[in-house]
Amino acid sequence: MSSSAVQVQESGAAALAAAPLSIIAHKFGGSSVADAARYRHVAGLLRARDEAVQASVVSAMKGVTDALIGLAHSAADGRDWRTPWEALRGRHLDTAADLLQADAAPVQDWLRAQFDELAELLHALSVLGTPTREALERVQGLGEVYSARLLSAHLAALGEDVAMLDAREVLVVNHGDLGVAVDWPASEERLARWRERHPAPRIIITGFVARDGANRITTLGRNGSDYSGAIFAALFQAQELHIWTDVDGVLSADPRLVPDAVPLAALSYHEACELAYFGAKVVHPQTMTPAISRGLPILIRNSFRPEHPGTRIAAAGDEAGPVKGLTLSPGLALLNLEGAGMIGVPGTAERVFAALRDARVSVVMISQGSSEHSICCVVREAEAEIGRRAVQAAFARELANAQVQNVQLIRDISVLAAVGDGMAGTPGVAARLFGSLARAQVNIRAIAQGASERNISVAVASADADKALRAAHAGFWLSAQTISVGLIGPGKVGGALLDQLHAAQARLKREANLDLRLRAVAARGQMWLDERGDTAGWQARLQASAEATDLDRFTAHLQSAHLPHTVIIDCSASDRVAERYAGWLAAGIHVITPNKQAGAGPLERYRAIRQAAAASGARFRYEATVGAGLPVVGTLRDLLDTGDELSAVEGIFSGTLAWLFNRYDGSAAFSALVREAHGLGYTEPDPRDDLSGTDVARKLVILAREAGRELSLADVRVESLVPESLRAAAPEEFMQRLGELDTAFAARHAAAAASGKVLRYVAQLDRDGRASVGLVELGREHAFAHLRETDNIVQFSTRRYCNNPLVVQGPGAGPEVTAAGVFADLLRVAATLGARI
Ligand SMILES: NC(=O)C1=CN([C@@H]2O[C@H](COP(=O)(O)OP(=O)(O)OC[C@H]3O[C@@H](n4cnc5c(N)ncnc54)[C@H](O)[C@@H]3O)[C@@H](O)[C@H]2O)C=CC1
Ligand SMILES: N[C@@H](CC=O)C(=O)O
Repeated sequence: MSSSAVQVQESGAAALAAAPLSIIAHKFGGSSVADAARYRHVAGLLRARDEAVQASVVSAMKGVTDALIGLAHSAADGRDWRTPWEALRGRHLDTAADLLQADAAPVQDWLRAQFDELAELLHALSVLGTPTREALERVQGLGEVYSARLLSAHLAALGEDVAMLDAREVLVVNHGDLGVAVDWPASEERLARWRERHPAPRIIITGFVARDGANRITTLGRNGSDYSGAIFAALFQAQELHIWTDVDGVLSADPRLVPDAVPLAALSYHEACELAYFGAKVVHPQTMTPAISRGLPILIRNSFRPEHPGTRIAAAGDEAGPVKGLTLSPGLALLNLEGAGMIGVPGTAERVFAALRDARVSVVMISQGSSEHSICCVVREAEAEIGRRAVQAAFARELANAQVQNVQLIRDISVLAAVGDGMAGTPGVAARLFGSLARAQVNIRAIAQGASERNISVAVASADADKALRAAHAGFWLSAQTISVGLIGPGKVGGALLDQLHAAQARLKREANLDLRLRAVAARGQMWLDERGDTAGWQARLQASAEATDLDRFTAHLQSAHLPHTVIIDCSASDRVAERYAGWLAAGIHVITPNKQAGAGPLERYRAIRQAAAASGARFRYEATVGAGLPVVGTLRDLLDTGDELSAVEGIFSGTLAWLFNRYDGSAAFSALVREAHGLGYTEPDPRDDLSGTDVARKLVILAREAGRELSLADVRVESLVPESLRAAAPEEFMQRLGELDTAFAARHAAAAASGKVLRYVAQLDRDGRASVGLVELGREHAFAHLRETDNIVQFSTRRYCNNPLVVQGPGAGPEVTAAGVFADLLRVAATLGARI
C-alpha cells in the first residue's frame, strides 16, 4: 500500500476526498530485470502497490548496455559483430517467449524489427570504420527501449492499464561542462502532450535515453538510469522516488570489506552525496539534483525484500550517530609540494591547481598546514604521473633555485571518509576516528575536513585501507569492535579460558559491542587456524588439525585478515614462547599471559618487552601471573600510579604450597597430596616449579619489577623443597619418585607441630630490597596460619599503608580462577580498543 493510502486509513473516511493523488516514481536497475523471472517479480511488486499514478523507469537487462557498446566498437573496428548481435537478439527473443508465453508474438516481431535496424546501423559503422559519438549514443541506449517494451507488454498481458514511454520522445537534455542538464520547460511540455495521448495509470519508461537540443538521440551518461528516475519523478511531480536494487538500502560501509555493515534508515541529501562521492554504491550525486531542488524523498529499496523499508534520503536525515557511514576510495596517490619559498606567498595553491586543471587531472582531496611550507593533494593513481609532471613544470623555476624542494609522489594511497551531518558541532568525532586508526596501527598520511564538518577524509596507505575502514567502522560503534584472538597452550588454564570465551562470546557482542574471534589455537604439537573465529568445538577442531605448530604462520594468520586488532594469549609455561613477546608487541599485537617466564625472565628481555609495548602502544597484560584471578598486579599498579611507594611485600604466593600445607597433617603421605594438587590443576605443569620455590620467587620478581626494582631470579634467596636427588630427573620420573619426599616432610611437620607451630611457604621483599622465599614455622595465631584451600595472601606495605599493610587475599590457583584473570585482562585491553565494557 502506498504512503498516501496509509494516510487515508489513518485519518478516516472524512479525509478521503482531501487525500492528495498518490504519484510514485520507481526505478529498476539491470539486476532487477536480468531475465524473465525478474521481470515477473518486478511486475508483481508494482501490481501490489495501489498508487494512482505509477511511473516506473527501467534499465536494460543486466549486461546489455556493455554488450551494445561492444557491438558498436566491434563493427567500427572491423571485427565480427554478427555473432554477439545474434546472441543479444536471441537473449531478448527468448526472454520475450518465456515472459509473455502466448502473447509473445507481437513483441518478438517488434524485437526482430528493432534488431534488424540495429544490424543496419552496425553495418554502416563497419563501413565507416569509426564509432561516431552520435552512433554510439544511439546504440548504447537501445537496451532500455527493449527492456521497457518487455515489462510493459507483460503488465498489459496481465490485464493492467499500462503505457510505455520512450524517453527519446519526451526528455530533452543539453550536455555541458558539468554534465547533462535537463531542458525542463521543453520536457514538461512534451510530457503533457504525451499524457494527453496516454492517460494510463501505469507508465513504463526507458531509462538512460533522451534527445538533445538538436533533436539527436542521446544518453545521460553512466548511472543514467538513476538520473532518469529522478528526472521523471520530477516531471510526473511524484511524491517519492523508489530506487529498487538488490540490497536493503544504503549500508554504513561496503559490506564486502565490512561484513557487519548496517543498513541506514535515513540520510540527508548532503550525507548521501558525500557517501556517493567517496565510493559508496548509493546513488550518483547527479541523480539527486532534481530530487534535491524539489525536496523529493528518494527511497533505496531491495527488490528481493520489498517488505524492508530501505533507506530514505530526504532534506533532513535522522539523529542516529554523528557518523552515518564510511567509504573507502582506493587507487589514489598523494602529490606533495614542499618548500620554504612557498611560505606567505600568495597564489601558490592557485598555481598548483591550475597546473592540474590544465593537465586534466582531477583533485580528490586537498590538505595544507598553516605553516604553508607544503601543500598536498590526492589524485587518481592513473593520473598521478601526469599531475606530478604538470606541477613540476609549473614550478620549474622555483625548483631550479631551490625555493621549492620537491614535488613528491606517494603511490598506493586510499582515502577513508567518515560522513554524517551530526559531526557538525560535535566535539570528539575526529579524535575518535584518529584514535581508532592509531589503535589499529594505521598511519595517517594526510587529513582534510571542510568547514561544513560533514566529512573527515584521511589518506592512508592502501595496504592499511581495509583494516582502517573496519577499525573506524567499529570505532563509531557502527559495528562491533572485532579482535582477532590467538591462544597458545590450550592446557588446563587455556582450555578453561576457551570455554569461558565460548560462553561469553554472544553476550559480549550484544552488550559490549565486542566481537572476539578465536582465529588460531596452538598446542605444543599441532595448531589450528580458522577464519570464522568461533570457539565452538575448539578441542575437536584442534585434534583434527594436521598442521604442525609454527608460531610464524600462527602470527601471520592472526594478522592477515585485516582485522584491526590482534591479541595473542599465551597460556603455556614456555620460555621460548615468551621470547616472542617483544616482537609481537613491536608489531602492534597485544599480549596477555599467565605465563611468568617473561615477567621474571632475563632483565634485558623484560626491558625489551616493555619498550616494545611503549613504542607501539600495544598492551602487555599479565595480572594472572601473581595470585591467579586475584587483583594483585592491578592493586600494586593503582598504588604506584596514584603516587604511593612500595616499601615491602610479604605473603603466601603459591596456591599449591598453600593448599599442601593447609592440608598436610601427617596422617597421609605428602606425595599423595602433591599428586592430588597436580590433578586439580593447582601446580605448574612441572610441580617441581612449585616445590622448588621457583614459582614463588618468579612472582616476587614480577611484583618487585612492577614497583620499578630491577630484581632478577638470581637475587632471590630460595629454599627448595625438592631434594637434590630429584632435581635433574625427567618430569615423569619425578612424579613416579614423589614418595621420596615423604619422610623429610613428615619430620618437618612433626617438629613444627611439637612446638605448636604450622609450616607455611612465605615470600618476602623487605624494606632493604632483600628478597627471599622459603618454608617457615609460624605460630597458630599468625594471619598466614588461617588461610583456606589455595588461598594466597599478599601484604603490601607502602608509604600510605605503613602501619597496617594493604592485603589482597583469596584463591590463588586453579584453571577456572586463573582463566578468569586472563579473560579480565582481555576485556581490559578490549575496552582500550573501544569496546563498551
Ligand atoms: N594452573 C594455575 O592455577 C595457574 C597457572 N598459571 C600459569 O598458566 C600457564 C598454564 O598453566 P596450566 O594450564 O596449568 O598448564 P598446562 O600444562 O595444563 O598447560 C600448558 C599448555 O601449554 C602447552 N605448551 C607448552 N609449550 C608450548 C609451546 N611451545 N607451544 C604451544 N603450546 C605449548 C602445553 O602442551 C599445554 O597444553 C602456566 O604458565 C602457569 O604458570 C598461572 C596462574 C595459575
Ligand atoms: N602453580 C601455581 C599456579 C599459579 O601461579 C600456584 O600454585 O600458585
